[in-house]
Amino acid sequence: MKPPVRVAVTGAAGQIGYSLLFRIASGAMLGEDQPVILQLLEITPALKALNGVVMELKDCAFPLLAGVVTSDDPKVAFKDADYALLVGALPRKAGMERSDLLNANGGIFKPQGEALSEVASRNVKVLVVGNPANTNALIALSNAPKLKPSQFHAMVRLDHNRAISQLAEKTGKPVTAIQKMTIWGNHSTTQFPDLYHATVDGKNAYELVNDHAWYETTFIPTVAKRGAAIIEARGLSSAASAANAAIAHMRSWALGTAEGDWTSMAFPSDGSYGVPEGLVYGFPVTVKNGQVEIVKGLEINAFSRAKMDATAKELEEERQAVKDLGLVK
Ligand SMILES: NC(=O)c1ccc[n+]([C@@H]2O[C@H](COP(=O)([O-])OP(=O)(O)OC[C@H]3O[C@@H](n4cnc5c(N)ncnc54)[C@H](O)[C@@H]3O)[C@@H](O)[C@H]2O)c1
Ligand SMILES: O=C(O)C[C@H](O)C(=O)O
Repeated sequence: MKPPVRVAVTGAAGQIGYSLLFRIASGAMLGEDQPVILQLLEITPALKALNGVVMELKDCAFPLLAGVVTSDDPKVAFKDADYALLVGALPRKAGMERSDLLNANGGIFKPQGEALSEVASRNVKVLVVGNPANTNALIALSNAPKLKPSQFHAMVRLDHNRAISQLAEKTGKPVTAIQKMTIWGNHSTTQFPDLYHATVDGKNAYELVNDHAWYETTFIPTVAKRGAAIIEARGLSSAASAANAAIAHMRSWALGTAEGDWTSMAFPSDGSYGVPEGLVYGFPVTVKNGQVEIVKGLEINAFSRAKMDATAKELEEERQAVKDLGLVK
């Protein structure tokens, strides 16, 4: 058996937490040979509910669960953490955009960035799920001077999986036939799900579908507005699919992407594809031995360029808004 790694999860008594913790403890995230110690952060009033979740975790008798810590102090929950999933934040309600949560949620990510910088493992991998995820990741990394900005990711994997599922339905193929999907930009309605480089059974997806109107007016809005559609239907924001995407993102980051395929991850831009430096932006990536590399050399046509610029512009506006709030210098 490998020595256990420490996995911090914030908002652990929430909806996503309830779908997430049991899968992490089962080995779905880091592999079935990797014991984990869960370090769970909640606000003080939710600690009682969190205790109930911990009782259930224990009742599963997971062979890989080597310990559980609970706290309302980020410096305790993040101590020596190798992985941190920052989920704890308000979800939006019907009629809101995710960016409407910046005022309420932005303030959570400054002290959490500071605490990670002070006490987490120097190699910690941080995934921000709480919305608006990209700009919350920017806040966290901007307040973590002792860690590298590239250690902070935001989640666009749910959008990525939604895009794969929609394309599979359209083409009548199984999801396993689909590779090289990309979500560029923000986890918001301006995101750009890119079919120009995706493949279905090795064939170019855009050419196979051969229907630009469907791509522009059905596929892109369906993927980009799926979160709102789920809130409308369930009365609550997505939880099991969000937890599943967080597991998949961390698994890809820790264990690598499949040969010949790539995935989508959002992290601070290095200027690739003309994306302004520092914006936490979704890119196509491969991962090998923990090293995340942006897929280089993809041809960007005028349609894609306009979409990629629009989502970057929205992220620049969000960056300005959190600068104005004093959360980012
Ligand atoms: N990036 C994505 O694809 C994606 C997908 C789904 C949901 N989300 C977002 O994830 C977040 C959580 O969603 P949920 O449905 O689990 O919400 P929820 O309200 O069920 O749970 C959130 C939990 O976070 C806790 N919390 C609040 N402030 C905290 C803090 N400072 N420290 C620690 N814990 C704190 C709350 O007590 C609550 O238990 C929301 O912001 C939601 O919009 C993101
Ligand atoms: O849409 C939301 O507010 C929740 C989440 O970001 C989602 O995409 O399902």
